[in-house]
Amino acid sequence: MADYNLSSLGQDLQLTSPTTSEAHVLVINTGGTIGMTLHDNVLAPKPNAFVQSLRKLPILHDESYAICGSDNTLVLPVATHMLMFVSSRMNKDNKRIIYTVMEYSPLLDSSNMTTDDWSQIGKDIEKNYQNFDGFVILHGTDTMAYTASALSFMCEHLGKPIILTGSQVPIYQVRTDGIDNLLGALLIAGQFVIPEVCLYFHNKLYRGNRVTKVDNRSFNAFSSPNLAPLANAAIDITINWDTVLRANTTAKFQVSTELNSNVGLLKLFPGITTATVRAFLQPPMQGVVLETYGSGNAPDNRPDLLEELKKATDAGVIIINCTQCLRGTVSMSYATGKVLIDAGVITGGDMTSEAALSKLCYVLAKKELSLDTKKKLMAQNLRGELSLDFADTKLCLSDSRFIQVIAQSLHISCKEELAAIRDALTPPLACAAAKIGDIEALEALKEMGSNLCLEDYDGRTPLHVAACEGHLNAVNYLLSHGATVYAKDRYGDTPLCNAVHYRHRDIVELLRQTRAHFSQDRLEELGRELCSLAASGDLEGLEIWSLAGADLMKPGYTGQTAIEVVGCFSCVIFQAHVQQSVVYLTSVFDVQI
Ligand SMILES: NC(=O)C[C@H](N)C(=O)O
Repeated sequence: MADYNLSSLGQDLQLTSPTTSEAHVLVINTGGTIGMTLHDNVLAPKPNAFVQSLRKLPILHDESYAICGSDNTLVLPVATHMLMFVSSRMNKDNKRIIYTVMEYSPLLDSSNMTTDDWSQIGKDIEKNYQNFDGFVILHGTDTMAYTASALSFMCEHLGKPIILTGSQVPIYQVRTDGIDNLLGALLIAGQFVIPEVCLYFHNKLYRGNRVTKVDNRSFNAFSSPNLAPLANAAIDITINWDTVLRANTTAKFQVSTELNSNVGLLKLFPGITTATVRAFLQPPMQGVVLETYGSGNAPDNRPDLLEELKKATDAGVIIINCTQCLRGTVSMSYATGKVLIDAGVITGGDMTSEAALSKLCYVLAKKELSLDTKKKLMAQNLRGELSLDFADTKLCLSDSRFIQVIAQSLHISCKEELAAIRDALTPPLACAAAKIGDIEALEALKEMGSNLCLEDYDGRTPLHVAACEGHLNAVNYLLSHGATVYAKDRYGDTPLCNAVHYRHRDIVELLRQTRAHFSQDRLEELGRELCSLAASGDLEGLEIWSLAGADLMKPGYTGQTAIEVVGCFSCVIFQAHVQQSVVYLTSVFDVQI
């Protein structure tokens, strides 16, 4: 992909009336049917046409709200999502979604995609990560499952939603599925902190590395055979939070854009010749997904064929065993499966071939890792692409004594009601534990299967509370157990805003490590705050705001920056504390006031 055109990034939007809550979503249009038009009776992408069409669709753009946003920036009408988010949890009903479309040139039918295109998308997400709350990737359906899988591995320590979508019928046509798919993807990307690479299609949000395209005539084109959807969009959008992956590290988000293309996909069929297998496994081949029969079986009466596989694995080729079946897992229950283990083939469990192949591209590109470590990674669950042993994954809800006692007193026993009680009780209990920094209590809630990201009635999460109270250990614990640094309460405040407000320097540092940042809609306010700190000579305040990533050159509402404010004050009322600010700012920016 040569380049893209995006005129709006970096430009400030001029909006008629500022709302307290806005979400910014970057839409990367790579091509696909959604934006195609008919030429000579066949569908092909048409450059620079998509945004113009969106502008004419009132359901996808509120012209009256944006006075002079740039050409590529559109606003979703609020009424649309108010209707759709009647009673779902963890939503922000009044959030206005502002989305900016970055169009690639050339636009591609996804059959033309290569690993270079995956890298390009990854680079663009990384470059724009800080400026947006979520990302929507418009993509052709044919290879969407591959790109979704690849991005899931490439995006390391992801904290924001990345949602791929597209359509079966172009958005310009009357009976299109493009509007619903784009709208659903935008609403979810803008309103829910689902830190995963997902695929949204036909009212369902799937984990990206679990899907496969199963139908080229239906609007219901994708299936996630081994994992239930992460969300269903009906009258309400219901998020299956128990399935959504949660962050478990304080490491920074980064995209690994190096990919190894010496990989292949080999499907067994009765009578496949040894010569075919041998030819396929020749250098430069480094990684192969072997699509086997049933629960991972291959002929065990073909020593010639097995010998070729063994020779390749001995020579360092990583071969992963994935089943040809749509649903189910590779299990070594047959002699015909065990022979593959003896040949050095690694079990791919219930991974889709798309996930296994793109995982090979990602893992094989890690030059710093030994072959042994690469093999281990291939067998491990990295991004939820592989089911763990169900026996020891999650504690059953009914195992919790606490929930049992409450359930008994309320005379309820069904699983859904138990889950509802747990979700209703978690936020106040977890926030109370976070307030006093009680990690044991947080741990107990976690073991109960509680989601420590759930918000209370004010949209406040345990991480907000721990950040306010200055409990560094609790913040650390929460970040390692699924809390998101991007949660916004009803006032639009993130845990970072809270830590800055209460001047907890160590917590600001920790949150910044995970790439927490001030959100785009608070930048103006930030300039004002910095000016007022500068005017009052509040050195500690300026330092902590700057530590949190505030740009001290950002102007306040008068148009002056903190530095200029200090300049004025130092002439008129020369005070010792103002002078302190002068010294601080001049040392930070090396400017003369
Ligand atoms: N529905 C689609 O988007 C199919 C198209 N050929 C593509 O993958 O780009």
